[in-house]
Amino acid sequence: MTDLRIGIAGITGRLGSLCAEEAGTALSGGTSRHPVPEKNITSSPDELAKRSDVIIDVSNAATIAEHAKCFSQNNCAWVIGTTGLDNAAQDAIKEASTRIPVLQAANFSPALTVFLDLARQISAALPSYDAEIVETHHRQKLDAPSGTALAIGEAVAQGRGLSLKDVARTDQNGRRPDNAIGFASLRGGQVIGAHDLLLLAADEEITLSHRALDRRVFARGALHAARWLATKKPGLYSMADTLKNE
Ligand SMILES: NC(=O)C1=CN([C@@H]2O[C@H](COP(=O)(O)OP(=O)(O)OC[C@H]3O[C@@H](n4cnc5c(N)ncnc54)[C@H](OP(=O)(O)O)[C@@H]3O)[C@@H](O)[C@H]2O)C=CC1
Ligand SMILES: O=C(O)C1=N[C@H](C(=O)O)C[C@H](O)C1
Repeated sequence: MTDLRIGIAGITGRLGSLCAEEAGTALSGGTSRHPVPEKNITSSPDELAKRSDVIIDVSNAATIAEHAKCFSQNNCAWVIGTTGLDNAAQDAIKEASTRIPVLQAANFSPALTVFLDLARQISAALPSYDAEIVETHHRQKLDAPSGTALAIGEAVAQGRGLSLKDVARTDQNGRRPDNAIGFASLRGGQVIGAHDLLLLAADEEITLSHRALDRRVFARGALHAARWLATKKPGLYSMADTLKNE
């Protein structure tokens, strides 16, 4: 599709501004609480949806319910990178995906997408090893654990046939339950995104590590996702779906 119109919700943000640059001439504008009409930046998601085929959403968890309603009504595909979502936001996304194509990814990096698959496999193969997930991000980050850390936790739980909500451990007080999946979050400086999955036994340890070195890796991934999603039927898709040979 050559004339695809791509909007960015959260266009003034750290990631949103890079997505806008990567979109180039396909950019149809964006949303901000501080509109700039001459740059097609509006405070109305409805207005953005009316001039977009697909919207990359890297704004704030508080906007999800309104975006779900608005993008569904305008038949606009929705790529969601925003993290820190509660159950109500997740339900709104699920409902929207019955009407429009939706791709949700806590991390747009191709290598991290592969990491999730490896995490599932390695955790299934070593079910008795203690799984601990450590993430580090810049001092401005609002949510913890990061969306990516939670996605890694989901992959570990899936590999082990467990439900993450039953075994997630964010408070290290007390004896560690055998099947716990632990999370530790560090915040400081301008770390773009660091994630480690440690599998620990008494006699050996193995670690999967990912470091984002440039925030543009997320912006490029988001643009790849948007172009891929624009031709899809309604449904809920992941970054892994975009890497499959079709
Ligand atoms: N999936 C992925 O690969 C990645 C996802 N992310 C996620 O993307 C989101 C944005 O990250 P980042 O760009 O670093 O964040 P920023 O805070 O830099 O940008 C978010 C933008 O959202 C806008 N916004 C709209 N509504 C609100 C609100 N109610 N409260 C605060 N801001 C609001 C703000 O713009 P304005 O003030 O102009 O309204 C702000 O600039 C986060 O959830 C983050 O975790 C980040 C990196 C990678
Ligand atoms: O807020 C960020 O910066 C990031 N957020 C995502 C997350 O919560 O996992 C992805 C990336 O790690 C950067």
